[in-house]
Amino acid sequence: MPQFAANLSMLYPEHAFIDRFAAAAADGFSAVEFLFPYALPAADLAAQLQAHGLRQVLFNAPPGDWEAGERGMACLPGREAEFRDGIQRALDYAQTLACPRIHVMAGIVPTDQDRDKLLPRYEANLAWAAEQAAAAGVDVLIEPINSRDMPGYFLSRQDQAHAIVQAVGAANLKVQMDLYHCQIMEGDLAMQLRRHLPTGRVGHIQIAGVPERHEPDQGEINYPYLFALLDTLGYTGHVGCEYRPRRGAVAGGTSAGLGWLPR
Ligand SMILES: O=C(O)[C@H](O)C(=O)CO
Ligand SMILES: [Mg+2]
Repeated sequence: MPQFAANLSMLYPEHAFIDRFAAAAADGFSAVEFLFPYALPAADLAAQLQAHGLRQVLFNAPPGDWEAGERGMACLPGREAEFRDGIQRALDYAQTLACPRIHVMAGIVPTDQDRDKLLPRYEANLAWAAEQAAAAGVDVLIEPINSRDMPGYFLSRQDQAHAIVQAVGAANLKVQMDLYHCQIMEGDLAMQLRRHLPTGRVGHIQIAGVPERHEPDQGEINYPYLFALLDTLGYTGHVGCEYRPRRGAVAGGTSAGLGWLPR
């Protein structure tokens, strides 16, 4: 059975972020992931990990101005300096948190730009990031995100991501395969896993129910079948639980929704 990581940016909304580590550990998680840790000192987060016996398995590099609608900078013209500063900041956090991988978001394709013309810049930025990360023993992940939730995002399909990983050719550049996004954009999840896992290019997997992005047992995907397939395919990484608990911020709502979690 795969190892599961609680995504603290989405789970446990009933708690302040810094208190979610304890809540996840109390529910039996041994690993966590989240989006952006930068509002808090890395040392404070590391102390939470240590206090609750948790491993950090993923977080995101700075995405640009999230509140202004930016969703990454790696494909954006003229943002190279900020992109590089962000990668360095992420690698500093990764060192303090002993986190082996970071998700580098691509960005929303500007309306006056042609996506294909941005590809060389995107790949060059990924190559630079992967080189910096390799020196720190960290993997860089790119994630196809569905175009319903994130219109205009640079990367939306698994084959796009795998072609970019192959083109860049860095051993530590991998794909973050979010089955929620993959189901929305492409479906055929079992065959997608059978096709892509044996390549060794999948660096992390995430799950959520489709279409509401609630618990994995709330929606159209047969996750028990896919968990068994992950074992059959020899996946030894973590599965990130990146969903919004159906009970929302109700006290105990996240824990009450964990009936799907294999124990
Ligand atoms: O939303 C997701 O699925 C991604 O994992 C992310 O990191 C930012 O949106
Ligand atoms: Mg995801």
